[in-house]
Amino acid sequence: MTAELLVDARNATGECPVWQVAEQALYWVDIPAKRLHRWTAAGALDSWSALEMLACIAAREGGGWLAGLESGLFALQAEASGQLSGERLVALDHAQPAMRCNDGRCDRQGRFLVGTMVQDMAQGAPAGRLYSHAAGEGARLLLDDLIVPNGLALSPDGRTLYLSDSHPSRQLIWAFDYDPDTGTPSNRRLFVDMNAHPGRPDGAAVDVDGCYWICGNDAGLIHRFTPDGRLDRSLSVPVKKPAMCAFGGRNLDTLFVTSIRPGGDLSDQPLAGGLFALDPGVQGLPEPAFAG
Ligand SMILES: O=C1O[C@H](CS(=O)(=O)O)[C@@H](O)[C@H](O)[C@H]1O
Repeated sequence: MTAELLVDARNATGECPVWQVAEQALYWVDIPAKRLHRWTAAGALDSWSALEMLACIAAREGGGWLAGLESGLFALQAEASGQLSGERLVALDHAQPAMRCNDGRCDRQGRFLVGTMVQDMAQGAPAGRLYSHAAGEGARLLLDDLIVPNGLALSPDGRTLYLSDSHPSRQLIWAFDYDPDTGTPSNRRLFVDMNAHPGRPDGAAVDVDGCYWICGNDAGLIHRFTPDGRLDRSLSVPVKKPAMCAFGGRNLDTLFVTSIRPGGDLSDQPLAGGLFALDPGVQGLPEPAFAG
């Protein structure tokens, strides 16, 4: 199964692909470049600039985007000028200076779940947190003691929440029972110890069978784990650092993969930072919008 290069985007840190059914378009971000990108199935490419590092996005039911940046959660609009305009809805009270949002997505009720991390990942500071934000409310702290929160995804029934920590000292994926009424995770348990598999756990998506697809960063692989944590299969991309995957396309049966372009010699991975498409052989689920 060959990965198709869709955009030679050369993203420093391409993350958070989100398929928009009405537009038949994929949006994603480049975190340090502070940019939102769009690729349409018709082949058009656009991008917009933000004022802070832009880590994660969710479409809002009312239009525009809910986005996790450095200082908090913002309502953003993509302007014809190429800028993202908007306002901060929630200021995040970070555990220490120089932090930002990382992975984020909505639960099946439309609450936004978002992790935070120190900007300099090499510090390895466990200052990261997981928050939940519902429309009209602030940020509710769900978890702390995270280094690089990632891999957020929900089971098809919305009652199991997945979360990973990508830091080399962790490389773990947890599952939680998740109460859709209250948005509260409980019964934390180890889902997969990625130290036993190639690659560090990065961004993830769940398919119609409830299997969990996660990027194996540094290994050029996207792994599919069954709900009981068994490795079912692995697909490869021609870059070492796939960062996050999302289902999209006309039948939600394409797996889009963003990637990271590290510094240094790239002669063995010239397409690093590109956007890729794979045929996973299974459909995904529609991405919930933010209820607000
Ligand atoms: O900044 C980030 O970095 C890591 C990937 S890497 O260590 O730079 O390869 C990633 O897990 C994280 O989601 C991202 O925001």
